[in-house]
Amino acid sequence: MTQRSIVENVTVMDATRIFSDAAVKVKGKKIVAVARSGELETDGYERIDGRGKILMPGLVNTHGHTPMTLLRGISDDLPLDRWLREKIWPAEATLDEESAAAGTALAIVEMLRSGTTCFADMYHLNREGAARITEETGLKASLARGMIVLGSTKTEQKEKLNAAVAYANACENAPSGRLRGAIFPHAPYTCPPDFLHAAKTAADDASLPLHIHIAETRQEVRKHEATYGQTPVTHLLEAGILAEGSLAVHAVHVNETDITGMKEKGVHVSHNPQSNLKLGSGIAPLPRLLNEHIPVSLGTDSAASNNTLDLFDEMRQAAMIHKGTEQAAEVTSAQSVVEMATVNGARTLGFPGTGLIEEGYDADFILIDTGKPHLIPRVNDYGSLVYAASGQDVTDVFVEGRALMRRGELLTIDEEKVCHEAINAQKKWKADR
Ligand SMILES: CSC[C@H]1O[C@@H](n2cnc3c(O)ncnc32)[C@H](O)[C@@H]1O
Ligand SMILES: [Zn+2]
Repeated sequence: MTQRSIVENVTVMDATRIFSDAAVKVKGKKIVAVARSGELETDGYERIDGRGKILMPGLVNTHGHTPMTLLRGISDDLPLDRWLREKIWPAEATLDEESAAAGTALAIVEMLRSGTTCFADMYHLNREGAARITEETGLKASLARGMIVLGSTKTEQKEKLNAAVAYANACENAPSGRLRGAIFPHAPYTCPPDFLHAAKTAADDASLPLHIHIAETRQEVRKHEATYGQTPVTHLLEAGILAEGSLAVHAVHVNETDITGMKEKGVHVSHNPQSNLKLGSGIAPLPRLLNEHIPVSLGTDSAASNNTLDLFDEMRQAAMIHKGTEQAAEVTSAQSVVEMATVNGARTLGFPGTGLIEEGYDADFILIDTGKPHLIPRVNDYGSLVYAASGQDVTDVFVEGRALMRRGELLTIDEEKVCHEAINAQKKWKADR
């Protein structure tokens, strides 16, 4: 049966406007009207009272690794290189499909609870499982089978790339239409140029976007320059590997040439401030990227380097840290950060029909309870949302008109079971290591 609902007496907020005492009418998967409350015909529609709530687009997380939620806390105070080589890679070598699946389920519960309706997920384990659970829980996602080819033979490299393309194609063709696929070579320091070329060619042949971790630390950039005579970003831009629609994840240590090149070539950036801070990697030049109108969105990265998947945390970091580094409070507005966390992310991940609360857009939205002490008084809702709210203030989540969370209760996944299984999977994994 076609879903029909109308949220009334609500404050609608998206990257373009705040509209108080509004009503949003949903028919099937779409928003069919946004108007002043009381102006819309309600016959035959389930009426949802949005009094005291903000209705905004679901948040979009453009970078993460869901299975790593099981590795939360295993390495908290190391820089990226040591974090990966001494702790994470040895730990990942002992993760199996079952524990990865438990991590993915836990990540989905955490993201859903905190208002994320669309996310990117790249990993080498639990790929079919990640696609299945995303379909079942009703979320949207861009999924990728990540590739690290350090030490792999040419034959193994080909196999990894073929598997990544097959997986991304399967996601693109998933029955719900809510999945996208991406080709994700891990980084320039784990994938040599000839492999990156092959990955980009394969991505183009299959009309898939290429995502890559890049320019995350100063050490990465220095080593790349010493080996190839160029920064990783300029090198990959000139080689045609980073191109229109590619996603540069991190882009912390980028110079003016890198930034101009990314702008000219139409490269998108996933800004992951919390992970970059925690790993001591640095701070991406967000104000410069925004000045150049590079499409920037927000990512949490994994729970092993963040340590939460709550995009409200990420919004606050993105809004705050650049004011400090630039000593200029106006460089990041709360409204521009909402734009990054919603419509920019949706477009970057290949979902142009979501991210705004407008007629014709997918009915992907969340409700936020503004009756909490830290959100009173209501003066500037963009500011309240970015500087004061957290994922715990999200009460309801809808994707394509379907309720995935109502009044704080998850409807499409058994939260208690997922948490219990994650605890057990982590214990078993630890005992077996
Ligand atoms: C090939 S699977 C994904 C691979 O990426 C690693 N990873 C997670 N977060 C980061 C990051 O911020 N920079 C670089 N690599 C990262 C993860 O541990 C897996 O090995
Ligand atoms: Zn990452």
